[in-house]
Amino acid sequence: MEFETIEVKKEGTLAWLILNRPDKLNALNLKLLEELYQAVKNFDSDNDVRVIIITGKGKAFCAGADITQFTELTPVNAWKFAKRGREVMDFIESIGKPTIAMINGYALGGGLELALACDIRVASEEAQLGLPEINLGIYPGYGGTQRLTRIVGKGKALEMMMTGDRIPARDAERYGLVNSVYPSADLEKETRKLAEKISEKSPVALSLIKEIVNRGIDSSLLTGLSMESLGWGTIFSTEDKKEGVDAFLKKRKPNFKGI
Ligand SMILES: CC(C)(COP(=O)(O)OP(=O)(O)OC[C@H]1O[C@@H](n2cnc3c(N)ncnc32)[C@H](O)[C@@H]1OP(=O)(O)O)[C@@H](O)C(=O)NCCC(=O)NCCSC(=O)CCO
Repeated sequence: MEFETIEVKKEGTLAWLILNRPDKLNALNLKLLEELYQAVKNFDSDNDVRVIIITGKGKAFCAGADITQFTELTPVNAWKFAKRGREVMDFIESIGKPTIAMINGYALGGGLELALACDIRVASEEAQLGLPEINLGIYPGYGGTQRLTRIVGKGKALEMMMTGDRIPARDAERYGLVNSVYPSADLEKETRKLAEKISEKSPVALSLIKEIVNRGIDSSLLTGLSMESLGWGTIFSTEDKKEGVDAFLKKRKPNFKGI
C-alpha cells in the first residue's frame, strides 16, 4: 500500500514505519495520523511482522500535532481532532505486537505522545522531548496527561506540562521516559539489535505480557496479579511454551512460531 506522509518497509520480521514530512518536522496532520493508523493496522495483521519500529525522517521524530490546522478548529472539531489523535495512540498501544519508538530528534507534543504509546523508547543523544502545548495556551490532547504521568510520576509530568520545557535525552533516560540513549550514529544499529532480540521471543507470550501490563497498571494490584496467573495458565496451552521448555531441556535455541 502506498502512503504519502509515511514510509514503510519490512526487514525480515521487523517492520519500520518512518514519519515522512521532514520539512514540517513530521508534524501530525490528519493525513499523517490516518496513514499512521493504517500502517500500524497493516503491520499488526501481517503474520511475518514480529516487532514494529516507529521513527521520523530528518531532524525530528515528530514535533507534534500540526499547529497550522488549529486556526480553523471550532471547539467541537477540536474535540473530534483530539479524540481521533487519542484513538490512534490508544490503538498503537493496544496492538499485540511490540512497538519501539526510535526517537531520532525532537519528540514534542503529539510526537512525544506517540512515543509514549509505544512499548519501548530509545533515543539519540541529540533528541529533545517535551510537551510544549502550554506555550500555545492549550494542553496535551493525545494521551500525554495520562501516559506521561504513569511513566515518570506526577511531579515530573506536571513540571513538563506546566513549563513546556524540552528535556535532553539523557535527562529523559534518568526519569525513565526513555529506555536507552545512543549516539545518533549508533541509534539505528542499537534499535535493530533490540528489535531483533525481542522478535526471537514467543509472540504469544509478548502479546500477553503487553495485555497484562497495560490492563494491570490501571487495575488494583489484586486484579493485575489475578490476570497474571490466569494468563499464565492459558500460556501453558501454547505450542510456543512446549517449544521453549523443550529447547531448554535439549540445550538448543527455541524457534517460536506464535501458536
Ligand atoms: C521543534 C521546534 C523547536 C524546532 O525549531 P526549529 O529547528 O527552529 O525549526 P522550525 O523552523 O521551527 O520548524 C521547521 C518547520 O516545521 C514547522 N513545524 C514545526 N513544528 C510544527 C508543528 N507542530 N506543526 C506545524 N508545523 C510545524 C515549522 O513551522 C517550520 O515550517 P516552515 O514552513 O519552514 O516555517 C519548533 O519547530 C517548535 O517549537 N515546534 C512546535 C512544537 C509544538 O508546539 N508542538 C506541540 C503541538 S500541539 C500538539 O501536539 C497537540 C497534541 O497534544
